[in-house]
Amino acid sequence: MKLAMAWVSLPLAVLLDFLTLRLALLLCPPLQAWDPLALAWGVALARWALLSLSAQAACGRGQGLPGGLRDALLPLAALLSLLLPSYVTLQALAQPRAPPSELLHGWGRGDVFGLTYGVAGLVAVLWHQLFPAGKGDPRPSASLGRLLACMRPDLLRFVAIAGFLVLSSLGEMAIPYYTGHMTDWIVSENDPSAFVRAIWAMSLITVGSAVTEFVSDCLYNGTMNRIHMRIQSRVFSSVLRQEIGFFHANRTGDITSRVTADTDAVSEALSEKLNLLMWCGMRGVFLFGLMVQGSLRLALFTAVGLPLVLLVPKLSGKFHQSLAQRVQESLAKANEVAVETFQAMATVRSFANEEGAARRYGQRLQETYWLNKQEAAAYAASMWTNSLSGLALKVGILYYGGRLVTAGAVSTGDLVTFVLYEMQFTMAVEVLLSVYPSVQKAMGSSEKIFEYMERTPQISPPGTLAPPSLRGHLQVQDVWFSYPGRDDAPVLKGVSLELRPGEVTALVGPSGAGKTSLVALLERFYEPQRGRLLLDGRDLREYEHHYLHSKVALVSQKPVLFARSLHENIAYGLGGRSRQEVTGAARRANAHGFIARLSHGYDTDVGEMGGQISGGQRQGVAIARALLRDPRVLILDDATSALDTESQLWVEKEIYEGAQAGCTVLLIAHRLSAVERADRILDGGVLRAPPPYVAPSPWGPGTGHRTRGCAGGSVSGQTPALRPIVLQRDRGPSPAGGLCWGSRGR
Ligand SMILES: Nc1ncnc2c1ncn2[C@@H]1O[C@H](COP(=O)(O)OP(=O)(O)OP(=O)(O)O)[C@@H](O)[C@H]1O
Repeated sequence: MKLAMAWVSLPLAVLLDFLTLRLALLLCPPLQAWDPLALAWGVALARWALLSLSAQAACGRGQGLPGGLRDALLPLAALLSLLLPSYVTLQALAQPRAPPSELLHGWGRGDVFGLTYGVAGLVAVLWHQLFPAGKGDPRPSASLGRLLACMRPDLLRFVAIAGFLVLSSLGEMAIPYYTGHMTDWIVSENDPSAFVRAIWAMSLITVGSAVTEFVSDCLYNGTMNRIHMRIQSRVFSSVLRQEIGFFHANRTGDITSRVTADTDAVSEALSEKLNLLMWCGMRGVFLFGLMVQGSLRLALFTAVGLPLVLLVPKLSGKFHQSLAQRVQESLAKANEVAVETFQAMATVRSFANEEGAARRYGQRLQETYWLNKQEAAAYAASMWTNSLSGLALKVGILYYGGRLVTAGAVSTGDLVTFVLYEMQFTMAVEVLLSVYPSVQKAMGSSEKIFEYMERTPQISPPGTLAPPSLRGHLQVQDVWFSYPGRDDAPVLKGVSLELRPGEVTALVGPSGAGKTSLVALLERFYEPQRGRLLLDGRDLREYEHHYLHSKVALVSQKPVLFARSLHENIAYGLGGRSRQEVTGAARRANAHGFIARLSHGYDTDVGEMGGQISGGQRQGVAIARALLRDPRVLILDDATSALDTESQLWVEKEIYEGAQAGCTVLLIAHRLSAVERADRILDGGVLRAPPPYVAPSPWGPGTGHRTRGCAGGSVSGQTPALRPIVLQRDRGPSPAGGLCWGSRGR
């Protein structure tokens, strides 16, 4: 019932609007003394108030109306009422000496009434097509408006481009204008010099128009290249800002595809298609204005026919857009298979599964192929319907124009001008319609880009704390942690422990105990759901990002190197470091020997993921990379397992000397034998044990310690601490904030 009322109230509002205008027309004689422009504005304002009230009423009852239509009613009311007086005012301002436009008195006429509704409908359809989500929609929807927002920094350039565009569009209007006038002169044959003048004027204006178009194109393409670069680097930077969990939840191929392929597609749409869209849009507006001036009835006919023509591509474009999105997704999946296969090429080879990998890739490509075929068909159908509807409009206008000519409603020259304007206008609309699906396709591609660009990392932003000296005292207090999306499977349950400066603390435990997860929290890859992580008594979140990672260095289980030289890998993230400094760090990690034996030494490229050196060598380089930072806290997560015995002893010596100099060291290992010299050994088994827990003793059965899920030796408060299992060496007071590894003479 509500729905029916809502739909009935709209035609009623239109009828009321029409009757009001007729009534105003009846009242007009007493208002003869008024200035016609003031009268037009007075009627327009009254009409605006009335239409706004009707729109409010329709919105109140219009729960059944589509959201887009409800949002559009008030702006439409303004457009319908103010269009005519704004147009005649602008015309009067632009040509003060010209005789007043016939439209000045046209507010009560049926054809002008129809024209305003036609234009308002046209604007509404265009708006709805270009900004389908509505202005206040907070979703990261792919809309032209959002892309335009990316262009804001180049606003001045766009103003210049718009200026050139206006000039070149106006120049183009000269040809039909002078052609029409020449026709009149030819027919009357009374002023041959005017004919020559017209030819000259037309030629000069056309050349001027071509020059401004050239400048505008150059400026536009240059600006668009800058925007492409900006979008791509903004997507890349916002991806880099995301928490580590994001990279686990999204496949590498998917992310790469968004940063490269999708931004390319969007950029192409912006640089080529949007240019065309603007070009045609601008000319369309000018042409339509001139058409109204030439023949109101023919312009009305065009305005009424055009919204119908625009509805067809909207329907076909929607289907095409959804297919384009699916093609992108399927391409990303195929990409993912390729990336995964290339990354694990050695594993693929060792299982002789090359055919299997090729088959899997082929299946994904087949899926993309089918979708591509469907997309191509949808594109062709959409193009076909566009051309057909454009043709129908053209034929209709020519037919109606011909009848007006025979009825003598327009002069021959004006008709020629109008037909030429109309042909250009139709062409502009046709191009708009043909370009629109491509822009829609880019909208589909841009959806994920904006999703990435606007995604807020699911981890608190880093603080600003960066004290000049740091002791490196780490405390983990009653920490509970589960990975994102696995809330029901906590990995760490009420863990408390302490890592003291000047001590080597070892954490030994079985696979899957949660040792690496604890390290991930210390590195702020994730945040615990409960509990606190303190560094020198301050929450880790308070520390500045670069500062924290220069003071807390991690050598992970499977260190990753980058496809660049050994020097660059060791100095990774530290900017220009001298060869001497890099060599010093490599010596301390016992990696210098093997590097020196390589033919290009420190300039040797290690290949993708460091695949061109051995696992042990990779670990050596990764240890050197950590030592070069001279960290106050060094975390080695099973980081020496692939080293040979000599290197292991060497690195061990280095670590213990670093600790003696006051640094904090956390050694993670599976076997006790690897950490026998540690000052304290914590049993990693307690990380996941639900309280109360009996820690299995590494020294044999029956010697475990009863704890409540606490792995640390000195945490006070409610949670009793697990006593260090073994070895408490007294090394005396440790220097606060001094150097551990970096500058000790060697
Ligand atoms: N990114 C992740 N997402 C979800 N669960 C994870 C993730 N990484 C690890 N886990 C789970 O967390 C638990 C602890 O893993 P973790 O890597 O911390 O163990 P670990 O003690 O370091 O083992 P290992 O000695 O084998 O390295 C495991 O059950 C593992 O399956």
